[in-house]
Amino acid sequence: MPIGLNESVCVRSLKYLKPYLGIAVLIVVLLGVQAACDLAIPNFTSLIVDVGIQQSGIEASSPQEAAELLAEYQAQGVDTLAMQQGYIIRIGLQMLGVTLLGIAAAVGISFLAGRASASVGRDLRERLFAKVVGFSNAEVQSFSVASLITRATNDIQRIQMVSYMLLRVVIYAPILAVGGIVMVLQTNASMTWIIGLGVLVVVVVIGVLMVATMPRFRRMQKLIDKVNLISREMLTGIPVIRAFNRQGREEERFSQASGDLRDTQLFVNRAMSFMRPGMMLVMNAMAVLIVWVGAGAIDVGNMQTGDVMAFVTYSMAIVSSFMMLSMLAILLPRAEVSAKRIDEVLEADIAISDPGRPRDDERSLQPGAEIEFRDVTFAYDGSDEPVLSHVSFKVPASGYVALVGPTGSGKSTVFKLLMRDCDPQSGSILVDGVEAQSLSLAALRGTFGYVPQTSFLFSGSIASNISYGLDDVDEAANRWAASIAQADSFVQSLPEGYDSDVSQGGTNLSGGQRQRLAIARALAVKPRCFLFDDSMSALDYATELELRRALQREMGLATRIVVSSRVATVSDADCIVVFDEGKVVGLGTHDELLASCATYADIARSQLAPQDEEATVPASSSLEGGE
Ligand SMILES: Nc1ncnc2c1ncn2[C@@H]1O[C@H](COP(=O)(O)OP(=O)(O)OP(=O)(O)O)[C@@H](O)[C@H]1O
Repeated sequence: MPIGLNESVCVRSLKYLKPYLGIAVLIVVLLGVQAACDLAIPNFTSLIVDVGIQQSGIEASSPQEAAELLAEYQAQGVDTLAMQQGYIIRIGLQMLGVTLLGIAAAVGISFLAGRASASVGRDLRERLFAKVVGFSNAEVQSFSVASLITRATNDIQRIQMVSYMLLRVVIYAPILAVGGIVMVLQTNASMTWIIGLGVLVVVVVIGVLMVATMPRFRRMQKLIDKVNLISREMLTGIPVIRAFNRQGREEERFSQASGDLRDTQLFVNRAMSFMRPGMMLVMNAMAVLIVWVGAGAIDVGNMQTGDVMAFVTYSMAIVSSFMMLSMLAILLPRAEVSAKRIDEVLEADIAISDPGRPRDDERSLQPGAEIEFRDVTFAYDGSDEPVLSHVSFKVPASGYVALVGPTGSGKSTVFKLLMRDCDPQSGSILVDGVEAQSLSLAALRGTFGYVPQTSFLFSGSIASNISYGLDDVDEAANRWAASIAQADSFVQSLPEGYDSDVSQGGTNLSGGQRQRLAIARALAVKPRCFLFDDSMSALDYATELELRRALQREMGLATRIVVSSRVATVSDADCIVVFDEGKVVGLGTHDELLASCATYADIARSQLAPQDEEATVPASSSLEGGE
């Protein structure tokens, strides 16, 4: 269902409502019933007053004729009081029946409209979420996480409300207005100018309010984004804020944003608070005017009391229908802002997507994946400077390659390119002999067991986190993965073992525990290639050594690409690729690089105490702590 960004919110909302056409048709039918009932009520009132009370329940073409008939009935000894009561009760019961029918229709409309609009909200949230999950980092950053959250909540809520209003008001108000006008013309055409005047005043009042508040509405959404952004940052950064004693400054920053939002909301709400009393004033003034003019007409015998009463009610119905439409006119531009914000996300181009015809079958599927970077150059969006320049290296199937280099030299970016979080500007990346961009995203990403630099866990249990990449929680697989990742013993020591709770982000676990679980999660999917991004930094040397041995023993055939800042961790790699400022400046084994690559030798020297240096730098085995 493609929706153009320049379409009006009404058209968009109707498109969103398309899957609920059946419900919408039913609502239209019920609205017709409700309007007919609402329009019939004043007629009953008029009959009760004019015929039931004034003409003693005698249906005649004029009060004079009724008076004559009454005199005749009385002369014949007919019980006219019982006749009058009978008439009033009959009309009263009809009125009650019509009222109950109207109420039933109104309840049905509320129920159905609520259901359809809530479904529209759910559909939009699902589409938005599905879209955002496919976003690369650059796309998320272009919107900002806070704004994406506001769009998925506040903005969708507003569209939901407009869909509800569209279903209820847009159809009901015109039916009520047209029906009201027809009925009024039947009653007395000479007072219709009062209705015209009332409608004019309503439209002017609402127009003025709209002009005054509309620019603020647009600003309000942006301010909500800002408040969300600051709240998110503050809540995630609480430990740092406290550590640097910056509570005061952060509170000030927050209250500034929050104050701006309050001022805007206050202005809008104050302006809007005039709406209801203003409308009541117009309606009541109209009623007084009708009664005043109507009294004159009754006096000269042009109208009956019940007619005036019906006229008042029909006039109210007509004016309220215009009021409803005008209120919608105020709401629509607000919703327009929200609809545009939602569509910006839904219509955003996704840079990384599946190829038209994936070449998954052409891969040479060995137990370990073969990876190759061929002359790859890459710069992040909005930056002219490439982060990686002409990078070439090859990791044979089941090979073990380490990426080493100073901080910011582009090592993690290699992983982002491999998993197609972004694509290079030039050069090619081959996985099992096939261009990564020619593989389906599922096949490509399914090749890897990725352990990020910062271990992120999901809320749930330890078991659900370890088996995150699997369709089902498998206890045996969990224990197997956890024991290789050196996590089994600490998990077993917890009172609830593998069922222990993990809070959002894994904040109730230590950094080292989180890291081990993240490694276990990657192991559980039994990947053909591991990508470790400095992911053993929180482990002590002995544990790390145990982990590497277990990994070799259990998953020896899987390819390993390891980013590490510790030379000791990678000195046994088949090949070490040394990065510096995005370029490959060295390629070889630990010993070869110590002799040939100044950058690598510098890093190695900086990590070893002087007394160790002589003894250990030349010999890779001693760097591993005796492996
Ligand atoms: N999403 C991003 N947008 C823009 N620039 C980025 C982004 N991510 C990383 N960079 C930049 O790319 C460069 C390389 O970053 P990368 O994370 O690949 O380095 P690294 O070698 O892994 O560093 P470290 O060892 O500190 O993790 C850095 O200068 C960084 O500022």
